[in-house]
Formats: sequence, structure tokens, C-alpha cells
Amino acid sequence: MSQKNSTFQDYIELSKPRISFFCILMTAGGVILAPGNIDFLSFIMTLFGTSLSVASANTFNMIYERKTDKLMRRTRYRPLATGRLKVFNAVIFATALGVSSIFLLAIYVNILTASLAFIAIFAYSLIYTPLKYKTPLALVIGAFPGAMPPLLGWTAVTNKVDLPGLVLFGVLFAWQMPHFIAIAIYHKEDYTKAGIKVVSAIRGDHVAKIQAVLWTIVLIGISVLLVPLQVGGLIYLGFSVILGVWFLRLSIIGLKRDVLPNWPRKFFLASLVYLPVLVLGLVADRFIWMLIGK
Ligand code: HEM
Ligand SMILES: CC(C)=CCC/C(C)=C/CC/C(C)=C/COP(=O)(O)OP(=O)(O)O
Repeated sequence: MSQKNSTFQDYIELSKPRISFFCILMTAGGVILAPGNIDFLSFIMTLFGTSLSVASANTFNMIYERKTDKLMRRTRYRPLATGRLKVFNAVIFATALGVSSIFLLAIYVNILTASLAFIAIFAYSLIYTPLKYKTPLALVIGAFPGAMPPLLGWTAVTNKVDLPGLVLFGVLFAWQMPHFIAIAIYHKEDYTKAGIKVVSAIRGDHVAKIQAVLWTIVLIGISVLLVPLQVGGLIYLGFSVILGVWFLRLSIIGLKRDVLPNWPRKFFLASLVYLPVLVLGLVADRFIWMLIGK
């Protein structure tokens, strides 16, 4: 690979592309599910502006953690941890992404969506990231910006923060708990080395697993709430319950004494299946009722 290509690759890596892609899918879900229409340009700008916001937040996170990232197997090859990119350049990159995202959202979408994106960048970079080194409760704080992408899609259409939009936010909020608790179990040693306070390291795997089960129950409850709020219909209801029971069963298996050592990774992968499939179920439900003509 040429130097030019590898530098480009490094900038892409600063944005955590896979997580960012997932966030964009959630924003697209929010736009599709929200009542009302938006024009094509606003739709594209919602997705583009959100991508830039997420990339900015992720880059600020990597700048802050460049020294501790060196201590963890998972993160030690990141561009700032290895010194392949200069911190100054990353700060310029993150600031340019953040500022342009807020302007684009404010100009082409609406002020509310731009403000929420600003709050998310701020909360993730300046509150959640330093808090990771102080308390496992940082996860609950980090889940606020993490849950923002579908709400940004929703407010892009509705221009208001209403109950259905907040419940969609709630689904993503609750989902992040089992998602991360699984990771915190299989990367516990790494987190301990880096001084990051995760529940599995502070209170033990069993407490972490119980929390994962409880949050999964909350997640199922919130996902079902979308039905009385008319974001999803009866097809989605059946779908979300089956998916939820599958995910809950897997979380409960983790509590068994003789659980296989690869359970945390399996549960993490299941979280990556659960979320897009749930959103797909909501969108499919919407289109099926439209086709039937209801
Ligand atoms: C506070 C909330 C969150 C925390 C602490 C967190 C943490 C992490 C970590 C540490 C990994 C790497 C796992 C590994 O390498 O084994 C990961 C992977 C992943 N996360 Fe999250 N996450 C959070 C929220 C989210 C959100 C909101 C999304 C998107 C909607 C997301 C999507 C993903 C995806 C797609 C992966 C797999 C791809 C990859 O490893 O790059 N996460 N998460
Ligand atoms: C609209 C907007 C700006 C939303 C913010 C969305 C966002 C950045 C969500 C990601 C949440 C996440 C990946 C947390 C992991 O951080 P970590 O520090 O635990 O991960 P790491 O150890 O891989 O650095």
C-alpha cells in the first residue's frame, strides 16, 4: 500500500467505520419510521451530517485515549496509538468534521437535529470518554450519545422530540447495555490494564451478567412499547417478541455455571444481529401494511 493510501486508511480508522456505519443505519431507520416526509436533499444531508458527527465524536475519543489505547491488544494498532498520525492533525480533522456536521444539519435539516448532534458529540467526547477511567457508570452516560442516531433521523422529519422518538432512542439506549457488558467480560484484562473501570472488572462477571439479563428485559419492554405508539404494527410485535426471547435466552444462558467460555463473544455477536434485524422488522412492518393498503 502506498503512503498516501495508508494515511487515508488511518483517517478512516479514526472514525471507527463499522460502528459509524451501524449508527447511520439507525439514523436511516429513524427517518423512515418517523411520521411525515422529507425531501431527498434533507434525507441525504441527515445521513451525511450524522456520519460526520459520529466520525468527529469517535476521533475525539481516540485522541483522548491515544496513550491507554497502546495498552490494550484490541486498540494498540490504532493510528494515534502507534504514532502513524499526528495528534495535531487528528484534532483538526475531528474539529472540521464536527463543525461541518453541525452546519450541514442546521442548514439542510433543522436546528433541533443539529443541536442534538452537538450535544451527542460533546457528551461522548468530553463526558463519557474521561468518565470511563473513573466509574463503570460511564456506560450509562455513553449510552445517551450512543442512542442519538435514530432520534436524529426522527427529528430530521418531525422537528420535535416526542414520545415515539424518545422510545426509539430508548431501544438503542437499552441495547447498548448487553452489547457492552458482553465486550467488558471478554476484554476484561485489557480494560484492567488500561485502567478503564468496567462492571465485570469492578464487580465481577456474575454481577455483569445479571445486569445484562435485566437490561435485556428492559430492552424487550421498550421495543414492544413501539406498538401502542404506532411506530410498529402487529407484524413487528410478533417479530420483536421472538427476537427478544432469543436474545433474552442467550443472556440467561450466560448465568449458567458451566457456560462455555465463548459465551460473551457469542452474546456480543447476537447483539449485532438483534439491533439491525429489529429495525428491519419495524421497516418491513411499515411497508407490508402500506402494500396491503392500510
Ligand atoms: C456506550 C455504548 C457503547 C460502547 C461502550 C461500545 C463499545 C464497543 C466496543 C469496545 C466494541 C469493539 C468490540 C471488540 O472489538 O471485540 C464495539 C463493537 C461494535 N459496536 Fe459498540 N459500543 C457502544 C455503542 C454502540 C452503538 C450505539 C453502536 C451502533 C448503533 C455500536 C455498534 C457496534 C458495532 C457494529 C461493533 C462491531 C464492529 C467493530 O468492532 O468495529 N456500538 N462496541
Ligand atoms: C450523533 C453522535 C455524535 C452520536 C455518537 C455516537 C457514537 C460515537 C456511538 C458510539 C458509541 C461507542 C462506540 C462507544 C464505544 O466507545 P469506547 O470508547 O468504549 O470504544 P473504544 O474502546 O473502542 O474506543
